[in-house]
Amino acid sequence: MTPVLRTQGLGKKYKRDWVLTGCTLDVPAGHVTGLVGPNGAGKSTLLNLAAGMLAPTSGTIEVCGGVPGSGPAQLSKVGFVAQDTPTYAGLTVAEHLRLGARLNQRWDDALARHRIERLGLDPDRRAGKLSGGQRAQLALTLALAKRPELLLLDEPVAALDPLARREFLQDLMEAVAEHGLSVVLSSHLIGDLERVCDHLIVLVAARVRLTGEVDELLSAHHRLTGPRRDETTLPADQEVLSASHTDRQSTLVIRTEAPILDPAWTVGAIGLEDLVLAYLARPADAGRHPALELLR
Ligand SMILES: Nc1ncnc2c1ncn2[C@@H]1O[C@H](COP(=O)(O)OP(=O)(O)OP(=O)(O)O)[C@@H](O)[C@H]1O
Repeated sequence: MTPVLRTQGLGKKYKRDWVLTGCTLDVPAGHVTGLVGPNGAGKSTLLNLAAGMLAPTSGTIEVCGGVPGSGPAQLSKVGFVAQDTPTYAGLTVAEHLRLGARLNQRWDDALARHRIERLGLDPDRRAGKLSGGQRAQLALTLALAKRPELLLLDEPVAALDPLARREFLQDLMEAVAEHGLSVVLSSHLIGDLERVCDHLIVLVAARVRLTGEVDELLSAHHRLTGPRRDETTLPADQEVLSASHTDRQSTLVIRTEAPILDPAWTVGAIGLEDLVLAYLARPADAGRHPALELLR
């Protein structure tokens, strides 16, 4: 299946700083892809490039088979909710819906009205007078009702309360199941991503550190616990991502496609949060083995 988003050697530079570099990835259609990384890693930059709000400095990016932002047909395929969930402060909620209907050919008015009603947003209230979370909900409603092929969401749930967050993620999953929507969603809330994402991109310091299907990534990573041991003695096909040691015991997170044959290790599965943290904690230029860390 043709990817909904494809980048090759994509880079973005501000003055002398590369804030995204060598980014090569495919995002599959019809799935929810989580985009994670520390502050300043380049997540918003990647999403803005995909939305056509920024132009690349190097490399290529293709979204829904076209160049981002290249014309009305392309714009209608992509929905984007930027990090600050922009709305028009002087327009009412109802006016936003009318604007959405005018500007978008595939506008789903029933969905928009139903959502606004369910959220209890007053149609006559100006967006500038909504709370941060309510404004985010309005922006997300506009993006969903546009019925794009690809929805790009930059930390969409950050301002929502826990119940609203759960309901929004549910709405998102329904749109994926019913309309084949593709979503790329950046978030620092790994628990949320765990519930909705089946693909993952980890960006660290302007580079893609890890990308793939969540289940495959999880099954290639393991937690090893056993008698204290220097991790540099592990087989070459076991990449050590993190290591901690007490006087007697070592705990490692490793990546390997091969079976782990050493009987000294107790092998455990890791969850998405531990997987992501292992990559975030490890500098991109760390050698195959991180420095020995002693925990007492
Ligand atoms: N207009 C700009 N001019 C110069 N540097 C910029 C500009 N916009 C972003 N940057 C820099 O680009 C880098 C990546 O920023 P970006 O917003 O993409 O990170 P992020 O991963 O989305 O971070 P966060 O999790 O904090 O939202 C940062 O170092 C930031 O300072």
